[in-house]
Amino acid sequence: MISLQSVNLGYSNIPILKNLTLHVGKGEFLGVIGLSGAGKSTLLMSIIGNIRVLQGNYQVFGYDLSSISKRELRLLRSQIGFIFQGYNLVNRLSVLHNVMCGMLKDLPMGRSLIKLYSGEELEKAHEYMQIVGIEQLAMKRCDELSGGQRQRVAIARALAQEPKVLLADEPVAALDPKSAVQVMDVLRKVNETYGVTIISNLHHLDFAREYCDRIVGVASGSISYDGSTHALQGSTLEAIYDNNRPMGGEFDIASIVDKTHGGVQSSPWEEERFAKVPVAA
Ligand SMILES: Nc1ncnc2c1ncn2[C@@H]1O[C@H](COP(=O)(O)OP(=O)(O)OP(=O)(O)O)[C@@H](O)[C@H]1O
Repeated sequence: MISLQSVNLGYSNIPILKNLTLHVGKGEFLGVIGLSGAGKSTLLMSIIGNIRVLQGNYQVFGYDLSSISKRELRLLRSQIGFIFQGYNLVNRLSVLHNVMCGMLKDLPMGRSLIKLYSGEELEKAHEYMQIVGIEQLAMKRCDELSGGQRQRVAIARALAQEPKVLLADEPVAALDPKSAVQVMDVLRKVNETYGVTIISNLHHLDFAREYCDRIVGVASGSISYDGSTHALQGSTLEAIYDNNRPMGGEFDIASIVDKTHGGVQSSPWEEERFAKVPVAA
């Protein structure tokens, strides 16, 4: 489904990620972890053809990203849902309208969208709202929702696109611990119910462990770990989170995994983020 062989990716011909070899199959729930600036977002954005392939072979759904045409790129992107930390919703529209926008992205916003959809499409929208647990909010404006509710709307809207792959760029980084768990539960449900491949950047190590089948660790411009969540400990973690320090030095991995944040374990840099980001109601 997604296949990278010795790929270099970068901005303006300067490689940011080098010699990447990665294969992602249907139905996987893949977590991408690494320090801030390691290149996690760059990797995610590359899957929708937003990053220059400087070297190597990069295939998504059989399209070669080095030679993909504009039309093919549109087709490829129509099969990939993307959710961000910042939700990216139309705030003045209702939850239902936002979800519908995922189905027919080109509709003019000024008109009453409901009338333009078939009963079948409305049923689908309700199914997606139900699966993410927001059907009771269908007629609420998005700017009246909490952060966690907005993120679930964003997931329902992405589902309305009927994607093969859902990319999530730090989907819970801006959320309080309880909402974060709800959103991660929804992603798991989507993965299990529809078999949608999920690739999510996660700052939260315990979420990566709890929800993902497989972890990719990005460090120093390359993939330093690709494997199961079980082996993700000790020196493996050190290699991902502190590549500059000698192995077995004074670096205390416990400081990453054992700090608690409202009952949910979090990393030091994550706590910094939580401190800066207003907690959703
Ligand atoms: N548009 C851009 N032009 C040039 N360099 C960029 C651009 N976007 C990101 N970079 C650089 O690419 C590197 C990787 O950035 P990226 O955002 O992928 O990291 P990240 O691991 O997702 O970080 P974070 O966890 O903070 O979101 C960084 O050094 C960043 O400065």
